[in-house]
Amino acid sequence: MEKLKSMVLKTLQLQIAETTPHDLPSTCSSLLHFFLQQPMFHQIVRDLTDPETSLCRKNKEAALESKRKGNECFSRGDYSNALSFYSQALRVAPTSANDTEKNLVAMLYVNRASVLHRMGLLVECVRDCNRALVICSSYAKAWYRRGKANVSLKNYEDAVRDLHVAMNMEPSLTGRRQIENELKLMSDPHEGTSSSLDKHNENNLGHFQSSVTDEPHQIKLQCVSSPTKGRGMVSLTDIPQSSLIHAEEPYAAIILKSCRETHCHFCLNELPADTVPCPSCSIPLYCSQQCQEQAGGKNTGKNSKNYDIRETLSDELEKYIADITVPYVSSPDIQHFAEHRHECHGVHWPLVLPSEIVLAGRILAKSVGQQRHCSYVSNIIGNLFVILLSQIKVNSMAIVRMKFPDVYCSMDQSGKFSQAGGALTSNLEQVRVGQAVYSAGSLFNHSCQPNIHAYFLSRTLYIRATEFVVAGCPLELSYGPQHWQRQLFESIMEVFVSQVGQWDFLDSCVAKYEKQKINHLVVPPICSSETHVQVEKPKDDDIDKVAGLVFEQTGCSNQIEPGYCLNCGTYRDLEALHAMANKAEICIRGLQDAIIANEVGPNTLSDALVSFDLLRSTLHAYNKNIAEVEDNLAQAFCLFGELQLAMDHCEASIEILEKLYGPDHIAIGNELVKLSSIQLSLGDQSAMDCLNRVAVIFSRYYGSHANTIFPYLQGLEREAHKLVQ
Ligand SMILES: C[S@@+](CC[C@H](N)C(=O)[O-])C[C@H]1O[C@@H](n2cnc3c(N)ncnc32)[C@H](O)[C@@H]1O
Repeated sequence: MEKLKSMVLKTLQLQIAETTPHDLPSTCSSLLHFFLQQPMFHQIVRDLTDPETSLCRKNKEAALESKRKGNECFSRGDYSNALSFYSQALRVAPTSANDTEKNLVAMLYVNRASVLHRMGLLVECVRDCNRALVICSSYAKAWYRRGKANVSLKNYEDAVRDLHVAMNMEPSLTGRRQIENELKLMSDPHEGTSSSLDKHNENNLGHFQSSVTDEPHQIKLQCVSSPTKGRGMVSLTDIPQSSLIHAEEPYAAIILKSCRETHCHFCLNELPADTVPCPSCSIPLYCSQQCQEQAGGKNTGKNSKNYDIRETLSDELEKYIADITVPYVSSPDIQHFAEHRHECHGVHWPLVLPSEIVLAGRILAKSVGQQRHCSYVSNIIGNLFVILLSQIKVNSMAIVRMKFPDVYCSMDQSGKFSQAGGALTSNLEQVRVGQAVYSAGSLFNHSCQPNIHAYFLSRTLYIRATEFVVAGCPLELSYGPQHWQRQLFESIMEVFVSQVGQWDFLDSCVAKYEKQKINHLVVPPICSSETHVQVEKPKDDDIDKVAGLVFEQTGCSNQIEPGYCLNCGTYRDLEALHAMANKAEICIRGLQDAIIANEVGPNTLSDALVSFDLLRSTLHAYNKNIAEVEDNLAQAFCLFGELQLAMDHCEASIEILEKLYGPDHIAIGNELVKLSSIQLSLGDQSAMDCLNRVAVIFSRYYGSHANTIFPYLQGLEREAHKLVQ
């Protein structure tokens, strides 16, 4: 890459350095034109797209080695490691490879199904059996394992059918005897024979979640332009509070590096135990076949009636087999994005290129695909080089998930809360999982007083009004935690994707946004906390205005030197105070790190308490930092089992947030979840009132999606009801 960079002519380098969004297309073309004349450029593109030399190709030997290790773990009862070895083997096994005359991938699915069965993950086990049977419909072991899992699931009708088919296809006498015994055990009349599990049961996962019905209200949005913010969205009608005003799939999306092993590479939900790999390369993992197909394009999997039966089966059983072994076909209304397909033709791009470049590649691939160009891989990679070398970045939005960390509280499979860290407390945390480009969603501007709220289900962006919005009023969100990346080179959107135009980066927004981030650090002109005046740093005209107001109210003279208290005239050394606040904040950061690592020692906590006192004497009483430290202390005291103290700090944090944002802000909702769980642990019945408040706030911000996003709230409510009864 460096060699390639050094070849670029000085004049061209200068031109690139001085490029503006306006002349970007011509600069890009000149750079591409230059590269196309360089044999080295063609060689690099060839290397990168050659499946034989690629880093992410399938590897039968590696798959066999992982399978062997998986078998070893399985035989000594180490199921969790067996699961990861089989999953790893599945990731690298070529789809056509055989092992002892059986398809390797099918064998691995059956082995993994056995592990999942032992681990009590029955639905996952059935799904893996199905996957094996789609590849090899006469695989007796897969039918047998499916039957056993269906027995455990009390799906007796299916279990009997599975075992009959297994019996019919099992070549060995001992195997048949074993199945016969199993069938005999089953011959007792069973109550409530449940109907079949959905054949693939794929739809229970992944992207399906995003289709939860909550139709956008009959709202007509319009894109308008303003001189200060550029394009923005307004509604042509009045919007009631909590209405869903927008739902959109990303134009392109990419998983964050940190989530590659834990989240589905397509829908970005957490991965189940039975991960589905890409059939062509060894990198992505999906939560279901539906997601795998959507990311990679249609599966070419085919299956014919190739099973070897010993006796004729009834028509009913024949149909049963056919239903289960037919390759997964997604419903026609499911869109195939094929956003990964172009990447696994050679080196898996996310392994070698920065995320924003891979995202740019996905935009390119989609846009080229929409123009029906067939052989586009090297075109794209060529263009990507241009993007990379020109340091172009893609304007995108961070996809976040609400996480409920196990350290504080975890729900077991029966939906009951189990205690962790000595206390039953819960803590909501927003975690970034992906980066995506939304064509229409990107037209909503930022405001420090937002009237809409954005969130995600899978990879779908939802936007909801958080208050009644009058027709014609701008619809604006807080860029907050999922703010738009700022150092973006917007024109890429215009060059390659026609429907997304150019974004203007107006300094006023940036300044506002930066200001919002500054934590109202107080330059304390008054030393008593009741009369503190809150001003922003850096000093600007606002300080004069605020000071003017205070002088007016207190009747003070405004002939006062900096650093003197407006109330009593005491001098305070602002620089020393700053230094002290910084030192205290460093110590508090130590506590925050210890909380994340779940390793809060008594010294860390007592040091943090001393620093907290210092901070309180320096910062304004309603400073956001103080609220955050109160929250940290609540968490730390929870870990120590000091629940009463934890509750006091949690309430103090809420009190500050209420002053800053008002009583119904989402930040308060999140904090109330924590407070309610501490109250529950203390057997305090006010948990119910707290949860009622949470319900009101969450339905305002998430509408009917609140339960999907926060499933554990129902568990908390159940516990609270028990207390009240
Ligand atoms: C996601 S885009 C929003 C749509 C954009 N206004 C446009 O014309 O395409 C983000 C960009 O919009 C502008 N913007 C958003 N909110 C703003 C605000 N409150 N003040 C000024 N500019 C803003 C900034 O240029 C920002 O980089």
